[in-house]
Amino acid sequence: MVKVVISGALGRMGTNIGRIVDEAPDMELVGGIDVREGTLFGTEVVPAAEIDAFLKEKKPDALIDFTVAAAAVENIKAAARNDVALIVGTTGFSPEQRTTIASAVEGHVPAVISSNFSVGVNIFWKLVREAARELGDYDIEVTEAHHRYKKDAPSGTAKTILEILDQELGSREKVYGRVGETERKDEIGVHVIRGGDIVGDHSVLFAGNFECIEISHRAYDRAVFAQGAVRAARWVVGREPRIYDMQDVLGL
Ligand SMILES: NC(=O)C1=CN([C@@H]2O[C@H](COP(=O)(O)OP(=O)(O)OC[C@H]3O[C@@H](n4cnc5c(N)ncnc54)[C@H](OP(=O)(O)O)[C@@H]3O)[C@@H](O)[C@H]2O)C=CC1
Ligand SMILES: O=C(O)C1=N[C@H](C(=O)O)C[C@H](O)C1
Repeated sequence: MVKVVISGALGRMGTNIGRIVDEAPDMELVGGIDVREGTLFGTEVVPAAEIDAFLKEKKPDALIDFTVAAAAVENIKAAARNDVALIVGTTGFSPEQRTTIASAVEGHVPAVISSNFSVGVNIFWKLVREAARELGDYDIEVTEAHHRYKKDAPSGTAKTILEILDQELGSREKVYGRVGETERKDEIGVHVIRGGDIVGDHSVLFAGNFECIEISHRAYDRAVFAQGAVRAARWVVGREPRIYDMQDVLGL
C-alpha cells in the first residue's frame, strides 16, 4: 500500500487526485493539507501550519503537492525533513525557489517534479524538441490558454517549452505579446490567454516561407494530470533521493 497525503487537498487538482487515490486498490489516502481545515474523501485535511505534526502522525510514503509556489517550497521542505517522497505539480517557481527546492530534496528524498503530468504533454515536449532541431530557422511562436482562475503566467508547461527551445536553439529573446510596431527578428513570441474553464491548451507554431507546422496539445479534463501524478507517486517510492521528472517515470 502506498500511503498518500495531498497538499492543496481542497483545490481543483487536489480533489481530482484525492478521488483517484481513494479508488486505487494499491493506495491509501491518509489525509490532506490546505489553508483551511476540511475533509477529502473521508480523510482529515489540516491547515498548512500543522504539516510537520501531520506527516509525523500519518507517516505517508508520498506527499503530492498542487498548491502555489511559495506554499509548495515550504511543503517540500517539510516532506524532506520527514523523509516523505514527493510529487510536485505546482508551477510558477522563481529560479531562487528552484534552487531552494533542489537543496531540500537532493540527497534527502526522491521527488518527481513536473510542470505537466499528462502523458500527452510529455510526448508533445519530445515532438517540440524534434521540430526545433530541424526547423531552427523558422519563426517560432508559443501560445497557451488556461481558465480564468490560474494564478501564474506563462504556464509552467509553456516555460518548459521555452527551456526545450533554448536547449536546442541557444537562448533567444522572448517577446511576451506584441503591440505597436512589430517587425519580427530572431525572437520567440509567447502568448497567454486566460478565460472561462479552459483546462489547458499549448501550441508551438514553426512558421517558414510557404508553410507552417503547428504542434499542439489540449487537455479536456484535469483527470489527465491527476492520473499522471498518481502514476508518478507509485513510481517514486523507494527511488534514490534526487529530483526526477515525468519523462523518467514514463521511460521516455
Ligand atoms: N503539473 C501539472 O500537471 C499541473 C499543475 N498544476 C498546478 O498546480 C497548482 C494548483 O492548481 P489548482 O489545483 O488549479 O489550484 P487551486 O487554487 O484550485 O488549488 C490550490 C489549493 O492549494 C491551497 N493552498 C494554498 N496555500 C497552501 C499551503 N500552504 N498548503 C496547502 N495548501 C495550500 C489553496 O487554498 P486557497 O484557495 O484557500 O488559497 C487551494 O485550495 C498550480 O500551480 C497549477 O499551475 C495544475 C494542473 C496540472
Ligand atoms: O493551472 C493549471 O490549470 C495548469 N497548470 C499547469 C501549467 O502551468 O502548465 C499544467 C496544466 O496546463 C494546467
